[in-house]
Amino acid sequence: MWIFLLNLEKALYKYPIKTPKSTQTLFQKTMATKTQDLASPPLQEKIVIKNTIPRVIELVILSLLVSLLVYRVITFKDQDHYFPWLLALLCESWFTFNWILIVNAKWTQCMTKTYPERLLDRINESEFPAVDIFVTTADPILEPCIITMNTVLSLLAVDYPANKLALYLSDDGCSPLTFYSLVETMKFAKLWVPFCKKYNVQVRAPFQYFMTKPPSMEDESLEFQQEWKKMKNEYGNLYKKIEIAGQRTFSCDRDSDLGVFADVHRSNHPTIIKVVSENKEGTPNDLPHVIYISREKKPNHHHHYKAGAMNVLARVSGVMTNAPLMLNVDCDMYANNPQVFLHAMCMLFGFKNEEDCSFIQFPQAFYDGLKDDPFGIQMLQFCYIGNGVSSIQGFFYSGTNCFHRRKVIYGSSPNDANKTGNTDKENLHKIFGKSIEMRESAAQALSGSSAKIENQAIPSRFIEAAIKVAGCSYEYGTSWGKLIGWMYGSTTEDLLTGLSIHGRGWKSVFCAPEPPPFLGCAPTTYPGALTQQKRWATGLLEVFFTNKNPLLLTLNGKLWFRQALVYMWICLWGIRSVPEICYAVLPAYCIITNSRFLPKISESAFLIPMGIFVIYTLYGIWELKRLGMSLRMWWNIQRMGRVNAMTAWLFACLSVVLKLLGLSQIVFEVTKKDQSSFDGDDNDDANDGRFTYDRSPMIVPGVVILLINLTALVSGVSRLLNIGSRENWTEMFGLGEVFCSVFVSLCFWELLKGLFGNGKYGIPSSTIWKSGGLALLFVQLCRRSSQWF
Ligand SMILES: O=c1ccn([C@@H]2O[C@H](COP(=O)(O)OP(=O)(O)O[C@H]3O[C@H](CO)[C@@H](O)[C@H](O)[C@H]3O)[C@@H](O)[C@H]2O)c(=O)[nH]1
Ligand SMILES: [Mn+2]
Repeated sequence: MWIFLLNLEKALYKYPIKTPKSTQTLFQKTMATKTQDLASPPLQEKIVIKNTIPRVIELVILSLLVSLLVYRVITFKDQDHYFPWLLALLCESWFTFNWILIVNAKWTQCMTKTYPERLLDRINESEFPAVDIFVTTADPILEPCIITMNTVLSLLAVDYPANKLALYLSDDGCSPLTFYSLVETMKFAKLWVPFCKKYNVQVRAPFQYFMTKPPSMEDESLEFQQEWKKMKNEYGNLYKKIEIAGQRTFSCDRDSDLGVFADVHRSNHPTIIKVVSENKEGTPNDLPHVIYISREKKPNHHHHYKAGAMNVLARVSGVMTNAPLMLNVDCDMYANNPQVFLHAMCMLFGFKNEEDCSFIQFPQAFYDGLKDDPFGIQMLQFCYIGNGVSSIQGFFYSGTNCFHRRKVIYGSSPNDANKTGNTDKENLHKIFGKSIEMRESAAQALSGSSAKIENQAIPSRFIEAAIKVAGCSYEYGTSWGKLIGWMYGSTTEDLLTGLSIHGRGWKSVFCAPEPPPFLGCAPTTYPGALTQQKRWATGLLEVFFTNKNPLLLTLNGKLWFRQALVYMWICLWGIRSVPEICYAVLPAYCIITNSRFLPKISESAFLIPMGIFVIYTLYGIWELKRLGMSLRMWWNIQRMGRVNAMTAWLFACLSVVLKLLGLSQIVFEVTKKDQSSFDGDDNDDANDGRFTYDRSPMIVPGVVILLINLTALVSGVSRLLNIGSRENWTEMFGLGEVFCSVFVSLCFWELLKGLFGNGKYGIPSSTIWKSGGLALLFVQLCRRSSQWF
């Protein structure tokens, strides 16, 4: 679920922390981490980034936060109104705790660089390990097939021997359209892949490649020009075929290839596995194996969403090809850098100790990310956290763009890396389930041998075994989802799975080469963004309540303490909604009730909160400037950070509470991916990034907070107009409180516009009425309560 757009390394070179004499002073090149013999240059190296200035600033902020807490405790008894003071103390304690977690996460900074050009000097192509590629899709409407097919095409065309690859497409939508599209796509792939390799095409997802004309058609050979036109034509045909097929209802004639899809319902159907393309001769220049899977579904079985799909993929690929590496990509994440596999190999071969590299995570970046991140979802500001955690135990697993070692997913720990695996048959059946093929392949994977692929297994021979392991009752009584495979129990299965790997003592690596290895879609509408934010915060908080709680894993497992703190920071996102909301209504409460939660400006203690605000703000701007981002972007990230925390994260928190109470279940809501048209002319819509609203209750708390603060400001101003010149107006109510209230209102400015917007740009009136009622209730309660506290 982690999203990183920018390659920090590039950005830092461009915007150095201090004007360094040479970049060499900025990056102290450390010895290549445990790389091979000293004679040959390393395949990967770890670059430590000097971090003194940020550390100093962060410590200053921390000491100010602590001083504020101390000041509050000391002056508690002198207050006229205890309630706001106490509430502020509680909220600020949480913020201080959160800040400590952040400082820990960012304390040391490093990144890893790979040198794929050195790879072939060192390792023969025939020694490259086989890779099973998993692509998941769940819904042909929310995830248009053409997007998935572009992902498939880009992956089939990567620079890697094709006889070492098998691509498995998991379709949780059980859609004949997806299957049909895949079959048609494979016909096109027979032309497209050789074309890409012949001309060393850089972007191998056709929809992106044909979006822009090749820069200098005149310079290219006639042959290329002709082939280019032909290819564009062929892709256009594929596009149309899929589009037309999507518009009509499929007649799944029982005798045809689509016969298996007759009468299936997406949540009630048997397993469908079809080998769409097979590289029978095992030639490196042919196409990889391509297999379509739709796992069995029954209404009363829990399917565990993406995690369940990934486990089926692991098993099916286990019995069919059993490659020692698995690459996992979401349906919208096309491979943007054809060398991505070679970068991964640099990591794999670049570490002497297997333990240092359990999985290789590449960044999630977007091709359609909206300018300046209006919804605050691209998380670019977390680059520094990413580089920080990379220098502890390693980056989080982000659910997509990640190479896993099969044996790590199968539950092995670094110390039994050299053992031949537990080959006790009974035991293996208990863990991996009752299939003999599965047991054998698991034993093989755990022992580190890749015999099957070297025998050039032909997947279609194993269809029966594969259908068995894809059944929905196969996992009963096994360790899938608990000890092995992708972990169940959270909608952010990625973080939970990565956590369980780190908890066994493995380290992981993050690699951000240029150009970005994968590009995908980010939600392009506000409701879409809210849904995603809610799902993430929900899943993260769920992790906290599983037996993989980071604190438990440091105590009982091998999770490093500092790594556990970083996991804590991310898991507790949802909880933060509560102190954030309290803190956002405090200024309004104080203005309405004529009380205070900040020191008076005449007191010197006023400098503490002011200092925190000013330093924190300037520091935030500086951090983003170093990444090459605009001021506008900083403001969007900053305010949407507040808005998302108080809306989507609050609902996340509530859903976890309801789940813990056993009152409701949590579902994985797939985010909608926008389909770009073939000619790519629907871009640059002037309304891109404008806020739209649906009936979702998630924005209610946002509107309530906005209305409360506006009411407070209005009542403050009217009171000011009513006082005579005799009284000192600054004594009427705190300026600090007014400032905070204005700030909160500015953060919610988009919602204010939404109150007056029309059509989809307006907040539905039912939401406004509800929020208005709640805000009124709050104001009344404030007035009453001021007499009690
Ligand atoms: O029942 C399901 C639900 C989802 N998916 C797939 O899961 C992927 C991610 O879904 P998406 O709606 O795109 O969610 P995002 O929020 O964009 O995904 C991020 O966050 C998820 C966890 O919340 C991770 O699983 C993803 O890898 C990560 O990219 C897609 O390929 C879906 O097809 C399934 O296969 N089966
Ligand atoms: Mn996605």
